[in-house]
Amino acid sequence: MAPTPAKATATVSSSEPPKIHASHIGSIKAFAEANGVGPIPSSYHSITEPRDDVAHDLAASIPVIDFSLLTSHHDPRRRAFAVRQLGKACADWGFFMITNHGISETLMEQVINKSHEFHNLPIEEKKEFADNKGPFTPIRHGTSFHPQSEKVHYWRDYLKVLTHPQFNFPHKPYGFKEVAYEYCEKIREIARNLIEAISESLGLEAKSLVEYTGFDRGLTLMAVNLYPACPEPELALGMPPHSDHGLLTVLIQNGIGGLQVMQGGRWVNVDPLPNCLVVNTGDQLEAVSNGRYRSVVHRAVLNNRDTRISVAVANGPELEKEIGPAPELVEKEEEALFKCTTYSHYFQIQQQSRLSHKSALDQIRINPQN
Ligand SMILES: O=C(O)CCC(=O)C(=O)O
Ligand SMILES: [Fe+2]
Repeated sequence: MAPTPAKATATVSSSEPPKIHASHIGSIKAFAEANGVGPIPSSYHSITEPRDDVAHDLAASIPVIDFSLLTSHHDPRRRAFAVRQLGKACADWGFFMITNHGISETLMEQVINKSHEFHNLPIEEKKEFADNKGPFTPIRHGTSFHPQSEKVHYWRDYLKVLTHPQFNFPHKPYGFKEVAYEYCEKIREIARNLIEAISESLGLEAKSLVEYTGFDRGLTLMAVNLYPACPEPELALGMPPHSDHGLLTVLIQNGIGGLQVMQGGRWVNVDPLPNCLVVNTGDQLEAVSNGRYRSVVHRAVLNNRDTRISVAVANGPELEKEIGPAPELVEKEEEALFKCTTYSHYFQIQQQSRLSHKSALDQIRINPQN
């Protein structure tokens, strides 16, 4: 939808800032540039309680996995150690950083720089990608999360691209497509190795989860997020607390913090190690592991100085496959905690609902009390 000037649609009351629907704003980047340090619209007030519950003491305990150990098949003892460490990270946090992953610093920088260039294109040039035809549209540009179903909006613009099993990508800015292709291929390979190791950590064959989820034909969604500096960061969020839909999401950012993960009911700031990849477990991993590896709830907070960019590559199962808890895990006496559903169905639910904690996963729980 073409953005209309914000002023024309604002409802102004004397006591509170205007309430403006995100679909009228069209791009929060453009809005923030025009709005300057003025109060933000009340429709972006998503924080209702003071932001005082950050567990600073836990930040240094975020697990770090040396990826080179996971691929050191010539040294089974060291690899087995890394597999156990990875299983523990999935069980205790659902979140970890990986070092020695083999992706060059240059490629990571190019991805971030081109992402910034994309968002810096004039609004007119991004119109062709406007997100108004549903979640299976290969290339979507929009703002907030899903303005049509939200009560409050989020201070974020996004580009979402389906990069696997078919590779799609915008043809601009120049060179972005090539960089994104190389990056997404490498991320898929890393995610595949992680899923093999995760499979082993659950006591299954290495190939078991890759085969069961049809990972080699799986869906990959690259989300290129831009969070402009926000004059009232204590009132708004870039993304609400949520879990991701796929198996594993791999994230990089432009050196500006903002990601928080939930651990033991408290928020933990993520301050990634230099050049590492940040990984979080998604809902499909919770379902296939029958609840052993829970998807992690996370959110993006804002600041009033810098534009933040993050690139999250979500790696999921094959779209048309019926998936639920892995059969080897539930064939003994263990009770299945999740219904089987196609990932296609699940992805649709998650992308079109109001994003909130684990609301999509809750829809496929067999016993919602769990
Ligand atoms: O920007 C971030 O750090 C979080 C992004 C995110 O959660 C997502 O794209 O699903
Ligand atoms: Fe996320």
